[in-house]
Amino acid sequence: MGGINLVTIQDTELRKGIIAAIDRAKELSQSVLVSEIQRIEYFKAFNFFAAGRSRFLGERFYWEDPDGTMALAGLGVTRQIHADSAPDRFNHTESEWKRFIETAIIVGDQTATGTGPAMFGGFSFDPLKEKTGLWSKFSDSLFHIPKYMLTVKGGQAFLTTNVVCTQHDDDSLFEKVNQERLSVFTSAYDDGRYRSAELKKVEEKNPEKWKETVSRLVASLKDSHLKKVVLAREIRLFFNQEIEIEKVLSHLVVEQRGSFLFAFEANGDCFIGASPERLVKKEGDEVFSTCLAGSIARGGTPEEDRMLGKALLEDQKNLNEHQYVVEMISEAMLETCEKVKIPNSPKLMKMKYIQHLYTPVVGKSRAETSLLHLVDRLHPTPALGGLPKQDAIEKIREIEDLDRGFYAAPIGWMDYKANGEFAVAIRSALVQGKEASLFAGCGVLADSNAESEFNETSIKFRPMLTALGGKEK
Ligand SMILES: C=C(O[C@H]1C=CC=C(C(=O)O)[C@@H]1O)C(=O)O
Ligand SMILES: [Mg+2]
Repeated sequence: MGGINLVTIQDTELRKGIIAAIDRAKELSQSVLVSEIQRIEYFKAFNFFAAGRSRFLGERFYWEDPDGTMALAGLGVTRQIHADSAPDRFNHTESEWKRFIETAIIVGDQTATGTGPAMFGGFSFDPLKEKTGLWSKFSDSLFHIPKYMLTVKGGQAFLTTNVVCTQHDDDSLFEKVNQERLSVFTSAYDDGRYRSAELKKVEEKNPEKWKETVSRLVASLKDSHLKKVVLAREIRLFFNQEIEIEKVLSHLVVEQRGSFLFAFEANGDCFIGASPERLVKKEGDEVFSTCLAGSIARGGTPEEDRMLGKALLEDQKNLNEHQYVVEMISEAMLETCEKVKIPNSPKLMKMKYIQHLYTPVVGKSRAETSLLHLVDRLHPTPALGGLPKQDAIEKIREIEDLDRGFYAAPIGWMDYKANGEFAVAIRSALVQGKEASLFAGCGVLADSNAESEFNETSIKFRPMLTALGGKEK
């Protein structure tokens, strides 16, 4: 059992901030956010997430970037921003967020990115797709502003405390918040020894029908302006007891280094994954995106692994599959950024079970380009949708027998300085009590083969299947 060192948490400026926010709330006749940022003694974001179980289960989030430079863990929901089927959901989310932080009072150490008022969440893949009920806990755009957030950056830890004050509050609010905050810091966490649920059954709707859909699509792509469509499938897992998110996450933290790790608890369900794919990151005016498409298995020996990697780098189908993503992302970046840099040819990105073709993209954003504007412009890239974008989305809506929900869509965070990062939520699972749905897709082209696309998606299930306690195959 562990506990978090309390000595580092002191009554600093929060009390003063709360009093000022109540005054402002009275003046404006509306609620006002106060956000305090404290630099505290280092500890792991995972431990903070786990310590939040007793009080905030179902209202937590976790984020870690692939190079381990940044981790976030959020507890509780001080405000939710959501949009249901709004055609303008990216703009709507951005304007709601701006309205929320416009009047905020921010106190403490404001030097680090990803601290202070920040929202975490994501979007559904396609708000116009008919819904099945699977994703009823998630709206088409759903973001949480946590009550407490730990940010770990470059070995330093920051604690953010967010409190929404109304005109009817008084300074006793500080005592209430402080008590709750102390209780999080005195909560024990289990140092990684979490209960493992036993996998009882794996169900898949109709694999043969999925392959037929792929084959029909392949035939229809032969003389079509449609170049690529990504099709996905779902497997449903049944366990003997409730799945503990800490167990799954602690597996990912160890086994899926080099991925974006995310867990987003919303209304009791949890969307969790280990994605290799960045959609977009913005820090100041620097913008980073990633083209990731084209896949092959890892080898059993270093020699076989090298051979497979070489084969992937030379395979025309996979190179085309990748190139469509490069074309679309280049176009989007040139439209929104300056000084865009894109290498001419892809490199290999090797993950634990799979290798991909990978092309990084960087640029400098124009003044009017916001992070959510970039997300809007980029989603879905042809690594998740297809090319041309709109036709591919419509094709998926028509032929794919799946409610993607948040799968293959942007997931991430944005802070009050408009910095942030979104990954593409692939290699992911929707955890619902004793059950979970896993999703995996593949880029279908006119020269695709249904059987090998099926096999490719099977490999893509493995990170989450093993994290949930399924057998390694
Ligand atoms: C759609 C997925 O992967 C995408 C990302 C990388 C490689 C892909 C591919 O080779 O098909 C996919 O475009 C998924 O993992 O569900
Ligand atoms: Mg592929």
